[in-house]
Amino acid sequence: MRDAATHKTLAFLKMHGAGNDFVIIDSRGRDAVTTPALARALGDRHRGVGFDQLAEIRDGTDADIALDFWNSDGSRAGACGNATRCVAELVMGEGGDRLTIRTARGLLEARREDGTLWVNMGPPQLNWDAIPLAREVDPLHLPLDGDPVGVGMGNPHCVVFVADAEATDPALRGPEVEHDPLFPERTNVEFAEVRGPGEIRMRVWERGTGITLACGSGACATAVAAHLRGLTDRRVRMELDGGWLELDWREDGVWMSGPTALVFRAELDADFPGVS
Ligand SMILES: N[C@@H](CCC[C@H](N)C(=O)O)C(=O)O
Repeated sequence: MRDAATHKTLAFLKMHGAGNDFVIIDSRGRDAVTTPALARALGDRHRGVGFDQLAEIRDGTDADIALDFWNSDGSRAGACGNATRCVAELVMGEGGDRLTIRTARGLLEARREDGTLWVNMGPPQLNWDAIPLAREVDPLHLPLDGDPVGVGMGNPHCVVFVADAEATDPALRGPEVEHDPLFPERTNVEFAEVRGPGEIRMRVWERGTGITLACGSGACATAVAAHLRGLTDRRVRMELDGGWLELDWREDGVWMSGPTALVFRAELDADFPGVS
């Protein structure tokens, strides 16, 4: 028989935002628990729970909360737009119409406007060394096949414009671009078809995870790249494999809104690798 006092389980939630799915661990009021080994074990869709990213909520010293992001290969992500929207929905459900969030990318803000939750993902990083790129080249015209655009959103993105996103398989070119030496920290890769000045269809290959149904920071980067190329307005609707996001590049950063869902709450057993 197990001793309930020493058999410590780990509570978590499963959420998704437009099909981009997350395990969320709430570590407010205690030390962080996530390690690369726990992220890899939990991220295994057969032996663990499975997720595109793991988000751990921590106490914010200069913000309402702090957030850390992990990919399913155990690597860290500096930004995760859809997980930020999910966590904001969750925490703002405890009360309040505004939330400040400290992330590796900087101080972010979530706000409810006319009932819709928007998150400011911050200003895009447009200098080659901030993205980061390995050498000084024009981020608006990267020296790669397809003349893509490099944009940083706290994590690196390479936006490739294509004629037909439906006919583009991100797994064919994504891994090669993710590991191109031009990106010293690897990169996320977006394949974007501009349908008009206010609408984009985008598919994504995520660094450290692979194909996902949506990528919020990738959607921000794509909206910025399309506007800088003169293809779209500052505000666009974007269709991803898992749903629609709305992006609005304002003075103070790229704001994003879209669907979120709480799937379940559960506990990991103490015997799960990395729990105790
Ligand atoms: N799905 C996320 C982005 C995840 C981070 C990415 N894989 C990275 O390593 O930068 C989003 O919604 O932004």
